[in-house]
Formats: sequence, structure tokens, C-alpha cells
Amino acid sequence: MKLQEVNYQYKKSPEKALENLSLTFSKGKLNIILGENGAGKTTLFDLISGALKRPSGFFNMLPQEDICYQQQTFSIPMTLKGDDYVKLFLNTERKKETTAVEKMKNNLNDNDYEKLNRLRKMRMGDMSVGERRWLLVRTICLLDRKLHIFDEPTAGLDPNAREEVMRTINSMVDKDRYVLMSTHILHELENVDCDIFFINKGELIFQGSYQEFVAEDKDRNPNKAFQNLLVNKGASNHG
Ligand SMILES: Nc1ncnc2c1ncn2[C@@H]1O[C@H](COP(=O)(O)OP(=O)(O)OP(=O)(O)O)[C@@H](O)[C@H]1O
Repeated sequence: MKLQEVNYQYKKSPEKALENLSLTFSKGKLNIILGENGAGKTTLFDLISGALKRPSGFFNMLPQEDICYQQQTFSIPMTLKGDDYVKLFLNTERKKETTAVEKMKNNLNDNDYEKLNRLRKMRMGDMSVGERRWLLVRTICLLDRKLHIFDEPTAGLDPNAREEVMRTINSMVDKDRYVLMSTHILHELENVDCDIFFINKGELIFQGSYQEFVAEDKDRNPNKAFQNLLVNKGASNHG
């Protein structure tokens, strides 16, 4: 999947959300999109998934049925029980729900499996924000697609749940599938084999591994590396 000099501007916006953006995503690696709030990450995902109409410059994009896109804002009826939600979602899959829940069971430790069973009995509206997100992301991970997009899947999760979700997303990476993800929690990328794409004001200002990314700071602090890249590369791109 490749983007070449992509430009995108929302009708009501005076500025471009994406500007001359060129990048290539690979299979077999976790593709991470980083950037400040408003940098263009969700716009990029919306265009790749086809949620927004694509301008020119997109190559080898996948059809909708091969894509699963976890959007940041996804409204679920609050009276739906966790179990209804899991079944509803897995009904879009070609395999039986019981098989999928079995598969989920095999990948969860005892505590998390207990959590899954507890949440399946609860109404979505009664769950905490983090519990709801965990169930949502965890269920989506069971779907078998050629492209998975996760927009800040770990936002609002406690450290345990975050690690578990990161492990699961990481385990989905294989040679036949693209996995794309955005995050603002940079430390969670430390032990992940990933390709980082750093976007600023719709432009790519850095691409590389996590190790190359943290090398942007003398103490290898990822948050400082983020800030340094914005100051050094962001400023030079915008005069
Ligand atoms: N529907 C819209 N109409 C006009 N402008 C928009 C619209 N959606 C997004 N934008 C603008 O496009 C730019 C990119 O927004 P986008 O949502 O892609 O950022 P983001 O990197 O995902 O941010 P965040 O980290 O806060 O989720 C921002 O300046 C935003 O204000």
C-alpha cells in the first residue's frame, strides 16, 4: 500500500489536512502513525479505509470487505450487553461466534478471560470507558482481515489492559496482512518491531524504527524525541 504526494483538504477548512504525503506501508510489521493532535492521522485512516473519498495518489488500496477499521469514535447502544456486542460483531465474520470466543479464550490469561466473561454479562452503558474500549478492541482483533486499522486503541486503558491489547495487535502482524495503528503513548512501542511514520501538519517528517526514533533524544526518551522532531524537522518544513 502506497501513497504518493497525497493532498487532502476538508471543504470547510482553510488548510490542507494532508500535504504532499508520500509513504509506503509494509506487511509483516506494525505500521505506527504518530503526530500531534490535528496532525492528520485520522484523516489518513479515513482515506485508506475508504470512509472518505480518496483523491489521487493512493496505490494498491484494499476493498472495504478486506478492511477492519477501529475508529476513535464509535457509538454503541448503551443498553446492549457485552455478549450481544461480541455476537453482533462476530456475526460479520465467516466463522461461528463460539469458535471466535474459544479463540479469544486461548489467547487470554485467566484474569482477562474472567474479565471478558464479566463484561459479556454487563450492559455496555454500565461499563467503564476503559472496559468498553478493551472489549471493543479485543473483539475486533478476532476478525480476520487483510488490513486492520486501529486509531488509538490503547487510549484510556490501564497499563495491564494496554499491554494485553498491544500484545494482541502485535500478534496479528503477519506477512499477508497490513496492521496500522496510531497512538500517543510512545513507551508502549519500546518492544515492538514497528515502522514509525511521524506526521506533522499533514506532512511526513520522520520514518524509521523505534530505536531510530528515540535516537532523536540524547537520553532516548520517546516523548522528548517526539518534541525534538517537531522543533527540528517540523520547523524546517514550515520555514
Ligand atoms: N470534518 C472536518 N472538517 C474540517 N476540518 C477537519 C475535519 N476533520 C478534521 N479536520 C481538520 O483536519 C486536521 C487533521 O485532523 P485529524 O482528525 O486527521 O487529526 P489527528 O492527527 O487524527 O488528531 P488527534 O490526535 O487529535 O486524533 C485538523 O486540523 C482538523 O481540525
